[in-house]
Amino acid sequence: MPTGGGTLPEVEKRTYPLVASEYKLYEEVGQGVSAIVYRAHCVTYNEIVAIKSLDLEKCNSNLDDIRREAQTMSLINHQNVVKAYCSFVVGQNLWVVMPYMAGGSCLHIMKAAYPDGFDEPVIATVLKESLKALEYLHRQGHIHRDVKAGNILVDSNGSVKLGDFGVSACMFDTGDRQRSRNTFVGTPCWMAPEVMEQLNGYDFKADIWSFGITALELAHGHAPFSKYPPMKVLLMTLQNAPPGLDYERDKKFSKSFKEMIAMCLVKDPAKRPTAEKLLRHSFFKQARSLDYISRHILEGLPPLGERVKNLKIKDANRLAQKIQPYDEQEAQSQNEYKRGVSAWNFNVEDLKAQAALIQDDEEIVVAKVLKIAVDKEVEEISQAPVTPSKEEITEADLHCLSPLAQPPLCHESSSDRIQLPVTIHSIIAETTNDAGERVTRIRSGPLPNPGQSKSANISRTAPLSSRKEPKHIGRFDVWDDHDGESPSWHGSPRESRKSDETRKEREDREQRRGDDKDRKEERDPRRPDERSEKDEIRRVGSERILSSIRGLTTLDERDRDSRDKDHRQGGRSGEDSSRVVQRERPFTGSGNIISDRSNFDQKAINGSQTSSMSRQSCGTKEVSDEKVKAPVQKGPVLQKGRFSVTSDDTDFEESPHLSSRKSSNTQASLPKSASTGDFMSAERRLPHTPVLQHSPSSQHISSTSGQASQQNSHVTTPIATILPQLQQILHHGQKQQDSLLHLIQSLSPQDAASVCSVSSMSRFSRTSSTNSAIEHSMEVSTDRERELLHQVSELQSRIATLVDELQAVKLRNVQLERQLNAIYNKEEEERIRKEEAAKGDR
Ligand SMILES: Nc1ncnc2c1ncn2[C@@H]1O[C@H](COP(=O)(O)OP(=O)(O)OP(=O)(O)O)[C@@H](O)[C@H]1O
Repeated sequence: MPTGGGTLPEVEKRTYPLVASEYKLYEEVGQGVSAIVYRAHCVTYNEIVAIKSLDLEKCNSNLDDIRREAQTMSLINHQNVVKAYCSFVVGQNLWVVMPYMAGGSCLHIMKAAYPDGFDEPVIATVLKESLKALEYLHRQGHIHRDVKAGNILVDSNGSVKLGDFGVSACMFDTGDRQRSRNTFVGTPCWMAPEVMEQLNGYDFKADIWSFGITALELAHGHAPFSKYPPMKVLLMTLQNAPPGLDYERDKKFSKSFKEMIAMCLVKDPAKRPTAEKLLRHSFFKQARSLDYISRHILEGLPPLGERVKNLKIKDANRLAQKIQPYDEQEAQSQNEYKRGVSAWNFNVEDLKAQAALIQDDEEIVVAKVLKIAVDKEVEEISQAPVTPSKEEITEADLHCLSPLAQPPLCHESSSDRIQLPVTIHSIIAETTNDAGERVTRIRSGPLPNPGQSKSANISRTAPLSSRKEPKHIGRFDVWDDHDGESPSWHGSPRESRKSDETRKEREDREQRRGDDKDRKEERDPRRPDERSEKDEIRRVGSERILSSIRGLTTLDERDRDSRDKDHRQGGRSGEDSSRVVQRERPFTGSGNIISDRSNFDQKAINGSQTSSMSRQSCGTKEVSDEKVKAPVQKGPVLQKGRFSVTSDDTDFEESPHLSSRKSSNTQASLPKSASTGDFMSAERRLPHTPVLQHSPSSQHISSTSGQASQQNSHVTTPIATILPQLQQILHHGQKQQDSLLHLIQSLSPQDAASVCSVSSMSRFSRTSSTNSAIEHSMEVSTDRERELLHQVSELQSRIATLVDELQAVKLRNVQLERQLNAIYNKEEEERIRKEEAAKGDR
């Protein structure tokens, strides 16, 4: 029967066949991002081998690069490195033939039988063997770049080899791997900070960091931060102190183990030891024989293929569970990790895409991780006395409020407000600020290439106020606005110079709504835009700040003023219109605005009457037009990710009327745009949104939109077409309200109360006869709610107790297991000692 690996010297001399027909593929024994590993039979030599099949279509590298890497891999000759026997292309796959490591990876072994990690002697043995491999590779000038338990393979005889050297790492490179050390390769949890930063490239010390993380992984059964999605891992690695063995929790581990890990996990690569030096650390003195490994961790394990299959089934079950989207994301990340599919294609575009997909909650966590005192900032800003000179909120201030903006940058100088817009799309960078402190921040712009990295550094440490270039933020291009060229969107003094007519209209509208609170705000001495933004910030909290600040880069204030004037005059010259277009900046958001504007202006030229209201509705119309026509894109294309600037938003922010309406109308109805997380004025969508007929607040909306639509009709829609629609909406809403009230009255008081609280019945305008019934129901609802809340908190505390109990039992089990192992180890040592003594006697 063929055995895995064979005797090394013999095998090394062999030339393995380069045709698929000479191999018989058996079961899958591992899976990577773009590779599947199979157990296989090499017919020629009647030997069991492993074949790693790489899907070339999923890879970035060209075939030559891959071939070169495979060749390098085949030249490697060390007992602790898995070498490639040969490689060849089969269809769209590259097959790499390697020795079969029957024990599988340490990760697989842990997942199957040691979920809480290995004992120290096992760890010392495995790590020592792996470190020998690293020492060899580094001596040969190679950086492994993906050291982790999933890549430490164990053979049935207990031999340990570092696998996955070369090919898979190069798969995610675009270029020569040895030279381009600025690529983002590896697996986030194991990735050294300098690899994440991509500032000055990295060297073999990156492997030492990963080695330290692997040590923790083997000790705990998982790597630090392994339950978090990649983006969070990056931020945590850069921002947090390096992980290590906990003094309390990891009591069972020796001091020398803790020390060894601490030596590896130093953020400054220069301070990490070389592999050679590390090998001399006292921790490795406890390393045992290979036989010890096979007896201790492989005995009793099912065959590798079976284990892999079981893990897959477990994963499938886990994923089949219904989980909240955020949990799902975490669970998936966890599962991928557990399954051993732990490499991430970490090219920059992917990172950006991941960032774009990051959930709201995730942002909050990320913000917390970064220790950004957003709330404090919000409080400070909202409480600060507002004087035009200092507290005026600038665009840059709001960027600083972004959950991902870094306080050190925001506060670098109180007088010189930092105007470095940052969004989550940016890449993280840790750098040195002017004060010489290391700060982690989100870097805007593409990763520097090696030649650029220095200058990039310089520009980062240069006074921020001197920066004027547009920031390429992920797929965004945002301009720093230092010279006041673009409007200070929030509360420029000019902003308050609105036409009396406009103000009057707005106040009238507010009065009609009877919203005392908002009316008070309207008379607030603060500028309306500034106020509305601040209120918005207070209201939605820090996680909404980013979305609130979208579309900040807008038109020159003078343009706005002159446009207002032009609109009031009923049109503008074509020259003006073109001037606006010329002012367009490579910030697609504003580009959209401008194209909207120019369209709008064009309409105005065409003789449409303009009023402030018609301007709004026209803006709305343009928004939808823009969606169909596709805006004129002069700058780079803007990805409509989570923080994208849509014409909806920009228009919304641009219009002073809409801004004020935003503050006054938030309670009424601000449906959330599904795609962007924006709050959009329902009124603006009315003519295009029949869905409002089903909105509980339709009545309110229709009453306000009625006015709007009447004025809209001057520009776009004839009133005759809107009125029946509005009537229909009113009628429909009334019918819905009646039937709901009818239903509530037929329910028991308690149920009615819950229905009321759930369906926000208070939003409906009510007749006086139904008011009292509902008010009564609302009172009951409070009691019921209280009772339910009480029950919920009781349940929560019971769950917490159960979890604690479970933890205690688990801990006890682990302790027992340890005790058993200790006894076993002792016996083993005794036996070895006796054997050695017997040998000595002889
Ligand atoms: N020679 C081998 N013998 C047995 N199992 C192997 C062998 N090589 C790889 N495996 C298993 O297959 C898994 C995936 O292989 P490998 O790591 O090389 O793929 P990859 O696509 O590079 O994945 P990653 O980048 O996540 O490490 C490994 O974790 C290991 O469990």
